[in-house]
Amino acid sequence: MSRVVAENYSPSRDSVSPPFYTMDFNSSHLHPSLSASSASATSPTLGQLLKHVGDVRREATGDGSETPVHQVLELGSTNLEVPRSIPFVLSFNKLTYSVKARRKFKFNRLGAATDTDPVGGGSLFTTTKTLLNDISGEARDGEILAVLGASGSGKSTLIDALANRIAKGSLKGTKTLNGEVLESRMLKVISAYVMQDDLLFPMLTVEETLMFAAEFRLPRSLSKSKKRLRVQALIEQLGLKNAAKTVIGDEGHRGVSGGERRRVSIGIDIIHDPIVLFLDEPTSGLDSTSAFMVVKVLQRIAQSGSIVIMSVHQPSYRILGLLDRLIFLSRGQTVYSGSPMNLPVYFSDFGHPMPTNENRTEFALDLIRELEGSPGGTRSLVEFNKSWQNLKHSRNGGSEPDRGGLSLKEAISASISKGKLVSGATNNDAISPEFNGANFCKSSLERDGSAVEKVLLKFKKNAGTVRDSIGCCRGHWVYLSYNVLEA
Ligand SMILES: Nc1ncnc2c1ncn2[C@@H]1O[C@H](COP(=O)(O)OP(=O)(O)OP(=O)(O)O)[C@@H](O)[C@H]1O
Repeated sequence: MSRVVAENYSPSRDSVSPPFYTMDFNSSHLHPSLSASSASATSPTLGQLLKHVGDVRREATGDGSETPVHQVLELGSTNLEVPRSIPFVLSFNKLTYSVKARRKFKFNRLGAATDTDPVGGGSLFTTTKTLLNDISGEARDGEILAVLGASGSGKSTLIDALANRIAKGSLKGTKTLNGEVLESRMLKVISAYVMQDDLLFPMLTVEETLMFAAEFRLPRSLSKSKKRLRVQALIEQLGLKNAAKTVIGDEGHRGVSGGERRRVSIGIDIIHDPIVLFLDEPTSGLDSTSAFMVVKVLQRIAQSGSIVIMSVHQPSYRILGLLDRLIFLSRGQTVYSGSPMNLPVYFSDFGHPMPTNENRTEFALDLIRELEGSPGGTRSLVEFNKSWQNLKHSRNGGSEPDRGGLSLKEAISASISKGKLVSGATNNDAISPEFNGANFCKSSLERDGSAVEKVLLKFKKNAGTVRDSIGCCRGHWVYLSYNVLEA
């Protein structure tokens, strides 16, 4: 994943609505004992961490009261007949995202400057770089949509664009959920974003880590026993039963495997059972078996009624079998959009039949790379994809799922009644009455993120006597560490 900051590029793509995981609490903010290399030495226990959750919330409000754990969004009518399954379709249409970048000049032998990008817009010294160009598609609940492409093709940018992590105004195009424009506030409430790497406390077990996430992120009104139930259900869903009592570990202490660790990170983010889940390269750095198990978990999450959208570099044959829809990108443009099954016929119609037994994604990526290096680039494939999409659309007539006449808010309410966004349990007992129907809980993420920030500042002021540290884990997740080193 590459990140180049252009002149009109905000410090983070999330400048619109900075979730706290983007607060870069680099190691200088953290007590040395919490840095990746030495965290295990003084990693706090679960008991210590939980004890201080309440303290931080109280500290953050400044008036001694506890910070509310969740926000409530009014959804209107509560008297809903809950359908057996509520379909969700996230559609995006003509997403286009450009940034200004410095114009590069080359000097010839005579010392005259030539522009290396004469076609780009912009001024004398800047050029406009289009990172996403006219990207359309859709993702449905129960399915995994995977974004593929070579390094730098725009996969992360597309995931960011869909997850509202791009500065407002610079992204053109539309995003709808069940045909209704998707407000960023709504998306924030119903979705989760899993980053590539997470910082976890090495001395906590898998179960303790998830329990702390439940304590921190689920509504306070949900009893401990229900939170425990949610954690157990999650452990099952993540395929972590055998590792539940194993510590996370680090370089110095053996702990869970890389794949298990990745699943724990996902678990932290989905503790509230989001309707839409975004993941940026969840399989990167994993061996093929671990990568397969991670995607298998994602399939289970999708099948529990979520939309899963992920980027992936080069999925194995087995992983490909778990993906429902693919978007191949080349330099920010779509070169294929459809099911993995249609890849052979697509490329055959394009005049490049796939040899049997060839890995489909490898073949596609190789051909795309070859075209990128050719004089016309991938233009012919981009155009071919457009006509292929039109043909597909005219044949299928753009089939819409039956939403039982529910508006988006009603569909979300109905989902919550079935356990989404609160406890994740499908059993209604697990939902506290205040969350039934009309309201839904927003994760305490941002609120607690800023709470942690405030407390951190306060602690910094008192650094002379006490060195307290707060560790912020990337990926929707906060741990508090309370280490009194020099009393
Ligand atoms: N703010 C920016 N200004 C200029 N160029 C940018 C900016 N952000 C990203 N890019 C460029 O956009 C392209 C797409 O980046 P992106 O991170 O989406 O690629 P990717 O497909 O996810 O790559 P990888 O697989 O390596 O993670 C890259 O060429 C990158 O250098």
